Amino acid sequence: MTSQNVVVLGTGAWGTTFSQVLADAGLSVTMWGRNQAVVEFINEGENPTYLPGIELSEQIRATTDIGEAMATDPVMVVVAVPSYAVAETVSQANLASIDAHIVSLVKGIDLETYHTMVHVIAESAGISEDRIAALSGPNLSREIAQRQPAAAAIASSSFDTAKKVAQLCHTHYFRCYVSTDVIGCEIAGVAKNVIAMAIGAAEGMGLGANTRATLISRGLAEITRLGIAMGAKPGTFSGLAGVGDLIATCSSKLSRNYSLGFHLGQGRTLKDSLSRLPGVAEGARSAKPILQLANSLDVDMPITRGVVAVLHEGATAEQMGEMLLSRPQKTDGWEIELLD
Ligand SMILES: NC(=O)C1=CN([C@@H]2O[C@H](COP(=O)(O)OP(=O)(O)OC[C@H]3O[C@@H](n4cnc5c(N)ncnc54)[C@H](O)[C@@H]3O)[C@@H](O)[C@H]2O)C=CC1
Ligand SMILES: O=C(CO)COP(=O)(O)O
Repeated sequence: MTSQNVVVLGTGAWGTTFSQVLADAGLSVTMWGRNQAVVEFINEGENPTYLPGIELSEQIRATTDIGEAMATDPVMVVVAVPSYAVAETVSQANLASIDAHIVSLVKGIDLETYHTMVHVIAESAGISEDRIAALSGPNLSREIAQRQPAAAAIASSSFDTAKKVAQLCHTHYFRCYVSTDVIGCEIAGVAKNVIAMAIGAAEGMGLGANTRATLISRGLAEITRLGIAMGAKPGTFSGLAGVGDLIATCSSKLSRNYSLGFHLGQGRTLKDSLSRLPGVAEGARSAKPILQLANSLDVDMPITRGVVAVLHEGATAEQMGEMLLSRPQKTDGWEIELLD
């Protein structure tokens, strides 16, 4: 039996890793990327720019011609470019002219509209959100490229789309769990990057496990508050796309967002810190719009506010810590009525 075709838009760390997952799931993958040298390397069996040392499957081909990729009659198109490039990329892909399911791997938010990526893709491509799924979870790309066990939530407003995408992406080491809480899965994935930066900064300053666990717990509380205000299901935040992704991103130097925070915590400038990363750190772009969105919904996000102060207002990581610790006393967990 010939295998089904899929297209992956983006040849970075996650796009390349996910292409390997799809190849392992028995699919023929055509990757599209704008960089000729990266495309040529992928066709030779490795992506040394974004995923050095990982041998890629022969089922993966790459091209710089997006029309050629889309002409393969794909059953699924995966969007794996940074959030700032999503609208332009999906417009070029002409998704309205095909029937394929669309999957967003992107953990970002539009700077002006605050829309998450499923909405941005639907609008830019002129297609229904029912055709689109968001994939989100504890998915540090390098570990998955090494075929270490991991899982993700696949969320779509259409349960059928989520189920179909989950079937296509499932392998013996990558488990897919179906959800219909698109906004919950997406906003959790965006907002945790900012918390990871705060934790990286704390660890860059030499702080330890108690501080990390405190920031993870309180970070989860503020992400959950935002999600609920946006109509998400509370349970999503205790699942893979919520606490699962938060723990992975906040605990590993493989995370670019954690690493960015770490460099800032060591006293480096933002420019210097960004230049040390091997790829995009979405949290650096998302922090401000998330805070603005939270303010517009009257949601308190003190850790996010601290990260925005470091990124945009010249505060140091130490000052961020002082800001957080000098806040009025609060109740723990959901016992909101006790002190408020
Ligand atoms: N790397 C990871 O472990 C994970 C990443 N993600 C998310 O996936 C998305 C993509 O991340 P990565 O692949 O890791 O990023 P990356 O920085 O490794 O690669 C980005 C890719 O997009 C391309 N690109 C950049 N600007 C472009 C433009 N204007 N037009 C077309 N292509 C452009 C780059 O050439 C590169 O191929 C991000 O939203 C990230 O937060 C989500 C889960 C895991
Ligand atoms: O989203 C991620 C893990 O699930 C990847 O994190 P980084 O983008 O910080 O590397």
